[in-house]
Amino acid sequence: SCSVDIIMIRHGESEWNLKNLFCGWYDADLSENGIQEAKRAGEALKKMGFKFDIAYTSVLKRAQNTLLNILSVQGQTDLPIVKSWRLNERHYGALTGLDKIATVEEYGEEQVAIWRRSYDVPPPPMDENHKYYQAIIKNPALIENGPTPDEFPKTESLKLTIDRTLPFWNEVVIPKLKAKTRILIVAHGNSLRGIVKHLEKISDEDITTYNLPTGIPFKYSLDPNMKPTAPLEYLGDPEVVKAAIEKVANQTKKK
Ligand SMILES: Cc1ccc(S(=O)(=O)Nc2cc3c(c(O)c2O)C(=O)c2ccccc2C3=O)cc1
Repeated sequence: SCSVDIIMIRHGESEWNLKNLFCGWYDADLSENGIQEAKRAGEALKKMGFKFDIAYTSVLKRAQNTLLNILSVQGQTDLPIVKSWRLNERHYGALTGLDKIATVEEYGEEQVAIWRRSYDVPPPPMDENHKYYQAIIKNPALIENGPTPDEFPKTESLKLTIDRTLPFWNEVVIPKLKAKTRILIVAHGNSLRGIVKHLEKISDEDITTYNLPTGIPFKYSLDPNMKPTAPLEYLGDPEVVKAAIEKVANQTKKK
C-alpha cells in the first residue's frame, strides 16, 4: 500500500499527576497505575500484531518507562530507542510543583483562566532559586540528550512547546516514515498535541481544548505526502479507549 502507519502514545499517570501537580520538566516517575496503563497498551499492540523498527521518546523517565513497559509486554525489548528533549512535556516555569489551590492562591483565578485557554502565553519563568531548578538543570538525562544552554527553557507557552517539537517531527521522523520505517513514539500531552495539531491542521484556538487520553496508543496512516488519510485512530479495547477519553475530558471539565 502507498501509505505508512505511525503509532504514538501519551505516557501513563505519573506520581505528580496523582498529586495533580504541574510536572513539566521535573523528572517524576510513573505511578503504579501508570505502569499498568503502559503494560495494557503493550498488550493491545501485541494482540494487534504491531512490530516496530525504532522508538522515539523524551528524556523524561515517565515517558521512557512507559516505552520500556510497552516493549517488555509487546516483546521487542531490543528495539533501538532515540531520546530527544524536543519530545519533552511543556516546561511550566514557576508553576512547576504547584497544585491547583497553590496556583490559584499565588496567581488568582483570572490569570489561571487566561493561561488555561491561551496558546502563546507562558507562565512566569523558573528562576535559579525555584525549589525544583537544581533538580531540573542537574538531571543527567537532560544534560546528555538535552537542549543547548541557549535553547534551555525557563518556561514555555503551548506555542513555544510545539515550535520546538515540530523540528524533530520534520527532520527526524518524516524521513524515516518516507523510508517506510515502523515507528513508535512515546511522549507527553503537549508534545504530542503539537504533532496532532500539525497533522490535522488544528487551529491555535482549538488545540488548547484538545486533550489526548493517557496510555492509549493511537495510529495515523500517512500518504506519500505525509498527510493523514484519516483522523487519528485510537487502538485497543473500545471500552478501555472510551473510559480513557472520558477520564481526560472530565479532567478538563473539572479544571
Ligand atoms: C495543577 C493544576 C492547576 C490548575 C488546574 S485547573 O483546574 O485550574 N485547570 C487548568 C489550569 C491550567 C491549565 C489547564 O489546562 C487546566 O485545565 C493549563 O493548561 C495551564 C498552562 C499553563 C499555565 C497554567 C495552566 C493552568 O493553570 C488543574 C491542575
